Amino acid sequence: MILDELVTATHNRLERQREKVSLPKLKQEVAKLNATAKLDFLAVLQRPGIHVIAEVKKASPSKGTIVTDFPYLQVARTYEQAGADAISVLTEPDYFKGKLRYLNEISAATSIPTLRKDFTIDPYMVYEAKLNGAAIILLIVAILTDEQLCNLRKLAESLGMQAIVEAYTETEVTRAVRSGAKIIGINNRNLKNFAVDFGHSFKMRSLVPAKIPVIAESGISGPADVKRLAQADFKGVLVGEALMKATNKREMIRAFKEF
Ligand SMILES: O=C(O)c1ccccc1NCC(=O)[C@H](O)[C@H](O)COP(=O)(O)O
Repeated sequence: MILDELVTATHNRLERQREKVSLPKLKQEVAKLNATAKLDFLAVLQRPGIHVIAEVKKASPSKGTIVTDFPYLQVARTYEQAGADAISVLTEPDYFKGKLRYLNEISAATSIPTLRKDFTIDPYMVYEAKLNGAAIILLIVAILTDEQLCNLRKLAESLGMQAIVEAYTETEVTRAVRSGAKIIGINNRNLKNFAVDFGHSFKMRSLVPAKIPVIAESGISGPADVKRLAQADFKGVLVGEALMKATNKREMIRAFKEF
């Protein structure tokens, strides 16, 4: 099953990385960071309207290579100029052809919050996210225990970042709420079989109390989808493939933001 494979690959990569840079050493590097102004994505989500997290993604397990030409910095700058509220950067290398370096460079080249989009399973990865400029991390309920969910989110917050806690099933949404998540993402993609159902997030929305902002993720293909989500009280959308393939990314983001 792909999710298990992704998590195993992440564990293996993490072990190799720890041998190169120990956790204490990584923490020291993070402690040396200049205290720059915090990019507060939660505050952004509390403004009126629907907010766009535009994703920089070269490939995915379900789609294979999405784009062959991948000028990631130019894409990120275009997203920011077009009015995106945050940029999601895939850093998983084996299945998404992502790199931490992309996150690092994009965070330095733009001034909106960046999300480390990865399969975060360990505090080490939260420190890496911080060191490479992320303002947000993703925590996937399906691959974490309740204790990990809570501890990793609190660690991110203690480092001045925020966590989007991603859920798919009813049980996962309930666990996300119970864990104290301040931002919840409802995925339209079933990570067990890749099936995407745009209607899925609407069915799950009411499980989240109104005070917690909810982001709809995956399978969002155009402004009409975003309008429906805004009307259903979603505060944000995470859009990857549609934007990566769009010939006019600027126009697509502008159209998303009209609602
Ligand atoms: O996209 C996949 O194939 C995939 C497989 C297994 C785990 C995660 C996967 N995708 C990550 C995402 O959820 C998307 O990058 C993100 O939500 C944007 O989705 P889309 O707009 O459909 O590209």
